[in-house]
Amino acid sequence: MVQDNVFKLNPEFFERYSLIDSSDEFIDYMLKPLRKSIRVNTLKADVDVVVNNLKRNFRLERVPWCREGFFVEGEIEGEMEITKTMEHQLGLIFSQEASSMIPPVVLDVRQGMMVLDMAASPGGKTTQIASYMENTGCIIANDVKFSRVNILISNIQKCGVTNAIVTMMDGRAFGRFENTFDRVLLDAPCSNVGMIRKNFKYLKIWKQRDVIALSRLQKQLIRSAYKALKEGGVLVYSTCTLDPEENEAVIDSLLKTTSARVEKIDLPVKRTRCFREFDGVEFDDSVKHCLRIHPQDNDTEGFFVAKIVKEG
Ligand SMILES: C[S@@+](CC[C@H](N)C(=O)[O-])C[C@H]1O[C@@H](n2cnc3c(N)ncnc32)[C@H](O)[C@@H]1O
Repeated sequence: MVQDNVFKLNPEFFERYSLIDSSDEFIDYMLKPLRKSIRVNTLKADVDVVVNNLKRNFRLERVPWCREGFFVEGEIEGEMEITKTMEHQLGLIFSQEASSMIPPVVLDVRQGMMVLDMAASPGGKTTQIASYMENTGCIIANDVKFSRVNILISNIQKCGVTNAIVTMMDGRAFGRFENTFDRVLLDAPCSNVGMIRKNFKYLKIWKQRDVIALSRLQKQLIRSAYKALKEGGVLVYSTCTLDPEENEAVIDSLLKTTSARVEKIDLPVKRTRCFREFDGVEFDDSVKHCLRIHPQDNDTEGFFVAKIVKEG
């Protein structure tokens, strides 16, 4: 009954996604509220100290793929909420979805590196990267939208990040800074299907024609991201959506036009097989190394991550 009503919210969406995952589990998890999670900001605090304090009021379970990430249970609405704690107000913890902690882990940054975060707002991943770099080197944290840049600056300040420069450009413009960055993160604008568990508005507004427009933009952004990367550098592409047009097809477009190589992502995370072909289009065999996460795999948002190395 509940499912019937939800189907009516957007029949076009369910028709398309029956081609992507037709399991009952997929629909069940898609409609289930999302588990809350936080990341301890190691620029400001020690993981064990913060966790021990929070454990007085919440149940915390470690996120298997991120040392500083924890699922949070035991909130009491209006009384005891994680985002209302002193730790959250002071930037000792950051509210971040567990699967979205994966791209900065995969980016594998080192101290002193030059890093480009091409679509950075609200800054969950920028602040995570800064913590891994221990505020050394430099992160160019970019976003195209003025209103989003303000949120990005405020989160960077709150988290005590001092190695980031915020820019407001169309990410496609970075292509002219050829061979400049040791690492590039493209956490691309997408159709946000993974976020349906957070808010049904993402289900209501989903349109197939947006997927096609986004896929075109994502292919242009990834080409610029790859150009801006140094030889031997790592580019991580991620989305919180599951349409192959916005994921495998974007990686395939880069592989067909450059000497990029896709690397396997070795993390303790359950995954769904990547698409090797979709809608009659066959993808490069190495897209199988990307990470495709459906909501039922780890009880998280849906997510897609690719690790790309620029060959000399
Ligand atoms: C998925 S969100 C990024 C989330 C962010 N990386 C984080 O972890 O907090 C995608 C972002 O891309 C930005 N965006 C959209 N089109 C863009 C473009 N052409 N160039 C750069 N950023 C763009 C949006 O404003 C949005 O903030």
